[in-house]
Amino acid sequence: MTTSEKPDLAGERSDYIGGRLIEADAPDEPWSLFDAWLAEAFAARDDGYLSEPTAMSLATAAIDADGHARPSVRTVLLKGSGDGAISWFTNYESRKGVELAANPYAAVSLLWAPLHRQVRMTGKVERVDPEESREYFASRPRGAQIAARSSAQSRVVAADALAERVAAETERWEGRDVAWPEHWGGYRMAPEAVEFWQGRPDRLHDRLIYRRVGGAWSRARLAP
Ligand SMILES: Cc1cc2nc3c(=O)[nH]c(=O)nc-3n(C[C@H](O)[C@H](O)[C@H](O)COP(=O)(O)O)c2cc1C
Ligand SMILES: Cc1ncc(COP(=O)(O)O)c(CN)c1O
Repeated sequence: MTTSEKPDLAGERSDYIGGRLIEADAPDEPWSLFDAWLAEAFAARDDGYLSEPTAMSLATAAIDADGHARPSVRTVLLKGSGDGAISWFTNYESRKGVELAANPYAAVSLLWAPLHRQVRMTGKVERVDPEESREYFASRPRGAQIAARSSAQSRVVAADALAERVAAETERWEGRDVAWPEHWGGYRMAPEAVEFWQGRPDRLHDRLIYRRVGGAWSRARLAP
């Protein structure tokens, strides 16, 4: 179709023909399966048919004055996984930062569309150690460091004002390391539930959910 035609939204669908995800092959805990799926997503990226393997949707929910939880969702990059938790980095004063300060429970979803796979996690979020944030910040490209210092993420901004901030910060740090700003750092979530979804023909997908109770994981199959 050409870009001037309206896409047929209702008629758009793909058939999923991935492998099975069955209990006999699945581990007792979610992390080895998550690592295996991540490795396959990176391999697909290397082979050129999947992009942004670490992109994940992050949902937070603020309770408004009327008592209703109002979810908000955005994409962030998964930056760490290990010791029973995942992590990402952002501006603590952003909308998501403000919402997490008020309500630390969040949900994430990773979609690896070419592999017909999705992983969802829910749980409590906390800030990582400032030292870890400082270290990760130091590893980022200089342009991204300057941007993090210059941008009051999620606030209304004039394009000119942002460009001026970037120019000022660029000049300020010329010839030396860009200092880590304390309002920018990591969050970690030790999920209490992790769901793996493998697309199957006729929408009869495989879904396995792991739930953590204390230190132990239970596993169950969910209807597609
Ligand atoms: C692929 C992709 C990756 C992104 N990664 C991040 C990230 O790691 N950290 C971040 O703060 N924003 C990231 N963003 C921008 C966020 O989606 C969002 O615009 C920003 O964090 C402000 O969100 P908030 O106003 O809800 O706090 C990314 C956007 C995209 C499309
Ligand atoms: C605003 C923002 N912050 C952080 C990130 C994460 O990027 P990096 O890999 O440079 O830490 C992104 C990635 N798109 C972003 O858009």
